Amino acid sequence: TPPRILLLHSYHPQYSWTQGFQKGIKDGLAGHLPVEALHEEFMDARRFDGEVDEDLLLYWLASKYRKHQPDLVITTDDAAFELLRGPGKALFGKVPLLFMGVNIPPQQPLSANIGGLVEGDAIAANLQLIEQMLPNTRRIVLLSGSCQLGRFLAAKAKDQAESWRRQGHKAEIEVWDELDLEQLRSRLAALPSDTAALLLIIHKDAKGQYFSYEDVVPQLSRDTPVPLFAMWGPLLGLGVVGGVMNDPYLQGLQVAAMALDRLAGKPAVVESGDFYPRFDGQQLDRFAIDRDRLPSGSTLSGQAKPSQAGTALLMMTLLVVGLAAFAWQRYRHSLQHPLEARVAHLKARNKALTRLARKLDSAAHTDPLTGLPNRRACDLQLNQALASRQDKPLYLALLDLDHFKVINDSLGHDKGDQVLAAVALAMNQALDGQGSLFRWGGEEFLLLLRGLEKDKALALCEKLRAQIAALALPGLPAISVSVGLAPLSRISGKSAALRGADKALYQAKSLGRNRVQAQ
Ligand SMILES: Nc1nc2c(ncn2[C@@H]2O[C@H](COP(=O)(O)OP(=O)(O)OP(=O)(O)O)[C@@H](O)[C@H]2O)c(=O)[nH]1
Repeated sequence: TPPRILLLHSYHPQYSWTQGFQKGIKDGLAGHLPVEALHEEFMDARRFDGEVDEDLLLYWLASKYRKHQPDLVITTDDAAFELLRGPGKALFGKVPLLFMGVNIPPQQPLSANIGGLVEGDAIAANLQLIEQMLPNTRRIVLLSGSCQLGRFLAAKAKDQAESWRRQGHKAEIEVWDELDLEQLRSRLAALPSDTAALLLIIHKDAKGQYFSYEDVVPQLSRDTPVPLFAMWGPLLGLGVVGGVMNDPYLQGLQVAAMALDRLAGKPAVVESGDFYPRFDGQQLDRFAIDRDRLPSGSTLSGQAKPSQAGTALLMMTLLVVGLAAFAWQRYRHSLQHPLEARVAHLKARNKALTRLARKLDSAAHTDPLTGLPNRRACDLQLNQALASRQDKPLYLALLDLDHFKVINDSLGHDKGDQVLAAVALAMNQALDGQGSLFRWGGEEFLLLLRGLEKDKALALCEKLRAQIAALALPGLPAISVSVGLAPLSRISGKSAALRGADKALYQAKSLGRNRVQAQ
């Protein structure tokens, strides 16, 4: 059965931020795991901040997952991670845990089964950006709400403001974190135009009203004469000018790649999410912000709307221009907005494909029944051994199970398969790394020995033979192997060595089997 992943979201499924995570994770896992391998649960912690009894929440999770433990748990945003790291620690025990969307950095040390992506924030980077883009700005207002993360970011912003002041920057910094929505709206609307605003997080105001960015940010932007900057990618297109922003979709892709690594047994790692400069062209035009001032590597979405006009002719022109602008916008959008998403997507895909290629390569060179390298791998290694400049002796041995057909015929093919797998394991163990064993085909194995003189090579073959003869497989008859050993000469090559080993094997069979013969 494929591994199962539980995705525990802090927020709710209608939230575009959460949707970005979901899509990134699902796209990143696509092709690696069936869609049903993913279980999703939503805590809705932002709307019901502090109102939901954690014990009941854990009880509900336990009732579903205690018996059906997932193979990996991913938490999105802070609340879910805190729940599973704290009061819900015992719920998933040693199941690997990956966090993402965590702004409040987890306290060290993390236990060995925890890894993830620290999202962090870009307050300092955005203050610098505003200063660079709008050098005449006298005041920067940082807007924060009163949810847990809002309070955390407001405290951080106040620290930043303090060091900003000490560094002697021209613009003053103010943090507005105790306003209700109506106050926020009217105070933003009354700001003088030499001001800029940076949205930290506002989901809950001082009156405890919950609201979504989709509803509120367009209104705030429309009513204020100052440019709004932000650092959360999904706010782009809602009326913010832009900013040094992150992207939940890209984070989802990154975490999906981490999840596949964890499921493949790689150790947990902690990475940081990226923030990129991204802007809305329409908002840049609205505030007449010079595009030359954008930092290098900025991406742009949205374009200016054509202006109004009264005459029918102008309306027609506008319509045409509007349609052209729309097409152009779609075209630019398709080129620019998703560009960084595409790049990261391709990077994640590339990583996944490399992993897949490695798996396919390994599958192409492995015999599925015994787990030994197969004939293809054997050919490669024989060629490599012959090509190596070292002057060490090379030997190859063919090992063929005796009367194997009898086992198949009397006990069935399945038992025959079990014997083959058990014999391969026993021989490989007896070999203890002193040679390379391959499944050559059917009930025949090939052993490549490098750097052993003939007497040592013979002794090793004898050891394998004795090991097989002594093998007591429950419910299966005694088994033996005949071995033909021959030198692998760099002059006469592979085919001559194989002919020699085959001849010696034939002799071993005709002398009564269960013996080693050398050429
Ligand atoms: N179960 C099983 N049988 C296999 C597999 N590959 C080959 N065989 C069987 O191995 C048997 C080989 O039989 P023979 O070549 O007659 O040799 P033998 O019975 O081992 O006799 P000697 O080599 O003369 O000792 C055949 O019955 C094949 O069907 C496999 O992957 N699984």
